[in-house]
Amino acid sequence: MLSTARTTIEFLVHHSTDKPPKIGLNFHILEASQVAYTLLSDKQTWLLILKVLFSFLHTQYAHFLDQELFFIRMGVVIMGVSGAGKSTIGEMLAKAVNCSFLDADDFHPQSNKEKMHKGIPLSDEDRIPWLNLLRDALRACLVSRKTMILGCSALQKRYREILRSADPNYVPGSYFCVIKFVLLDAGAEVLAARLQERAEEGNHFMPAKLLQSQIDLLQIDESEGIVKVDATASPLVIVDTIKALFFDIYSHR
Ligand SMILES: Nc1ncnc2c1ncn2[C@@H]1O[C@H](COP(=O)(O)OP(=O)(O)O)[C@@H](O)[C@H]1O
Ligand SMILES: O=C(O)[C@H](O)[C@@H](O)[C@H](O)[C@H](O)COP(=O)(O)O
Repeated sequence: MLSTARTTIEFLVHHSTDKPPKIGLNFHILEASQVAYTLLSDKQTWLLILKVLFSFLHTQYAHFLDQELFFIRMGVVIMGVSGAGKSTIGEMLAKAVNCSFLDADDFHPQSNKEKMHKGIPLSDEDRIPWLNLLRDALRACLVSRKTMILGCSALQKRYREILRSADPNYVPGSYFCVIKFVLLDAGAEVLAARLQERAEEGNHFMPAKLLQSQIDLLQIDESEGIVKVDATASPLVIVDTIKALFFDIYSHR
């Protein structure tokens, strides 16, 4: 987190005396605001600083910037193991912030779904082409200047790196990216009960018995700065939390 903060501050200092590159400015401001958010406990002060920063940039660079500055293009990946609530929360969030939602489940080939349905965990060979499709979908949204919510397990760091590479400016391993991750976090018992209930409803290919394999595979590296949200809270609370973290500030124009 500290190295991200330093890079962000260096970027802002450098470009405060120079013509800012139009491409990329949005997400550097996004990063700066997120770093400031984590460093400042007083959120009112943070909001004030952000407003000053925005109006400063706007006055300084009005002729280089257009409205885009205030319409951040990004991808927010709602991640976690099966049953964490990715589809439920992703759909609700997309409606709340008026952007599109993609469910990674819909991108699996039939062979992957059948494999999981039989209780066999996917291998990297099964997942990589699927992740590549998701990366392409994210990239298509970014280049058409749209923000997208994606519900995707993204259990391993190397899988998330594939999704991050949807950002044309992404430097692998830097985690300085317009693709953001939110981990829906819940204990195994809660998840197992949810999956059991969902399986009894009979309209999902994923059996509850694969849960442990997913929990075993989940790997989070602190340096990635992934936001963790309590997935046992009510869906409305979860959506509001994610909205406040990633979206609300940008409506303060
Ligand atoms: N925050 C929540 N509280 C209670 N139940 C939830 C919550 N989020 C999801 N669920 C329920 O848990 C089950 C799994 O949710 P789902 O969104 O399909 O998870 P995932 O897409 O991560 O597998 C569904 O039956 C859903 O209604
Ligand atoms: O990488 C994987 O093993 C799968 O993508 C898996 O993580 C995903 O969870 C399934 O598609 C089940 O769907 P739900 O997550 O919606 O239960």
